[in-house]
Amino acid sequence: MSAPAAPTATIRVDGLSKRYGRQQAVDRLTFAAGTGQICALLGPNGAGKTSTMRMLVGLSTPDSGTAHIAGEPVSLGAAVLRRVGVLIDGPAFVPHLNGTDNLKLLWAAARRTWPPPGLRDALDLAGLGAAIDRKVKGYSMGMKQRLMLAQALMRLPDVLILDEPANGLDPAEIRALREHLAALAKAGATVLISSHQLAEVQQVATHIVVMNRGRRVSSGPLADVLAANPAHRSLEDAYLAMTDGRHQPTDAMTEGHRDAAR
Ligand SMILES: Nc1ncnc2c1ncn2[C@@H]1O[C@H](COP(=O)(O)OP(=O)(O)OP(=O)(O)O)[C@@H](O)[C@H]1O
Repeated sequence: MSAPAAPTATIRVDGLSKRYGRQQAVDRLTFAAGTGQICALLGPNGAGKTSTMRMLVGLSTPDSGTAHIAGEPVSLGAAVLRRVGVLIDGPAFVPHLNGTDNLKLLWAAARRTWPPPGLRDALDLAGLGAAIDRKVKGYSMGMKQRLMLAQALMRLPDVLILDEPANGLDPAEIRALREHLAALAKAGATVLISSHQLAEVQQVATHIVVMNRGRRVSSGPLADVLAANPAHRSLEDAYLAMTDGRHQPTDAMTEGHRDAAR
């Protein structure tokens, strides 16, 4: 009797590579994230996090390797991307339109009838109040970021790919975002976030993938990564050890992550 097939991880990256000129931005990267997980993609500036996320949503094409979401290969316009809430580089808001009209425009691009199913909750989280009817050109950086989050969340995605979503948010907004992401994951969503805010990541992430110079240097359930070296009292300690060149990837961590992604 053959063994049952392993369930497909919602987000799967296999041997992904991307080079810009001489710069190897992503180098044979492999990881997976499954339903109910909040997976944090970590690494120093230039480690390749945004490049990876852009390939995961079809905004750029890998030189080699593959990216799958819900078992479907990703490419620009792929049907599976309708299930994905994306915050990368920020959508191009039209400055002279108000917040609502900008959201309508982005929603119309997906040829769907207004309003999106998750609009109310997304706007609650964005907390823009009456400012949603003001022109975006008058928004602060934090307000723009919250409008970007609203566009990612308004479609009620079951996969979220968010590049530094807490940028520009104040502590209360960061807490609200954390609780929102945790609730989505609990309801079965798969969340991939990048961040440099390690204390925040330690509170929200279930899994981490650490990159350095395009390569994965560690991955696994956050608790396992922390337990792997008792001298590391925080994610920050573990991360700094991994990214200054002293850390070597361990098969045990990789296996653990694979198991967790099933
Ligand atoms: N469009 C591009 N053209 C040329 N080089 C690029 C391009 N996009 C990324 N790079 C380079 O690829 C490398 C990885 O960049 P990337 O933005 O993916 O890193 P990151 O981990 O997201 O960094 P940060 O934390 O600063 O956002 C960097 O050296 C960057 O300069």
